[in-house]
Amino acid sequence: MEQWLGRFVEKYAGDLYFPDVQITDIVEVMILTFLIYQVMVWIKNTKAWMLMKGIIVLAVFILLAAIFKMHTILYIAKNAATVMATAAIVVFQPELRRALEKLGEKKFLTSVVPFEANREKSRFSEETRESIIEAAYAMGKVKTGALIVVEQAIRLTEYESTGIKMDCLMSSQVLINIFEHNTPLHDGAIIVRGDRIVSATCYLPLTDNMGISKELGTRHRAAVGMSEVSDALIVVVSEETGAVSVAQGGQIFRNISEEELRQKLIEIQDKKTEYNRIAAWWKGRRKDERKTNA
Ligand SMILES: Nc1ncnc2c1ncn2[C@@H]1O[C@H](COP(=O)(O)OP(=O)(O)OP(=O)(O)O)[C@@H](O)[C@H]1O
Repeated sequence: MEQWLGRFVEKYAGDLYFPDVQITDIVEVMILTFLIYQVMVWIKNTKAWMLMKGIIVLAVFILLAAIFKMHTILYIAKNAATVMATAAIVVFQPELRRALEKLGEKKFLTSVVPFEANREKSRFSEETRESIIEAAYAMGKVKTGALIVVEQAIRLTEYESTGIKMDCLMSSQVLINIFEHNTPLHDGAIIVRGDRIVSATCYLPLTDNMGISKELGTRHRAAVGMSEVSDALIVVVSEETGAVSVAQGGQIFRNISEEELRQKLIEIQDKKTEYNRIAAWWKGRRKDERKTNA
């Protein structure tokens, strides 16, 4: 039996090539798996999915042309490839930019970049959080429409400049006043940076996501659109139903309760607290270093 097994292994496994696997190879495979997974998720969550489908159809078409030796089609496909790659970069520029921005958002980068320490100020307080909640539900009760963009790590300067600049400390009364019907500032969105309202009547990009309920109009589409191009959290109050919804990461969470909204806001506050912790840790480390060097 042993002999037979030995001959069997020799016969079938003798020609097999077993590479010498190092620890770096395993790490490399893990990194590649992670990157490919991230790219696939990105493709699925953006317009790139439509492009991917188009590429698959084109690839099948070209494959058929190759099988049936249709030389003219193959010639055109070969020459158009570079142009199409350039066109794809131009068409998907916002998505690509967003993907790169997302990379920059990762905590492992911010943790080693201490020069962003002044961003500490942009973290909002509990009072701001409660003011947003209080105002949102108060406006919902009387069916006053509102669109509140809470900025996070990505600066929304380009959207801020579409509105009227403000520098106003946040309070529920101010919010209610801004969105009051027939007042000069009620139209469009406000942008909240830290504990201040920095701009009102801002114009936000509309999403072209076909999956969003047809019941939702432009206010909600603007909220989703904004959440697709930034990491902001957007609170929407419907003028029609009074319902409070939140858009984040291209998704909309409709008709949420006061507690759910609080949780969402706490989540982004926590991110900030985490950043502060990292910054404090970094500062402490540098102080220690200076002490030991002295
Ligand atoms: N691109 C945009 N950026 C910012 N605000 C917008 C944008 N588009 C629409 N709005 C705001 O939404 C209002 C129109 O809301 P509309 O009724 O179309 O949306 P809706 O999603 O059905 O909301 P509602 O439930 O409040 O009616 C506008 O008056 C404006 O204040």
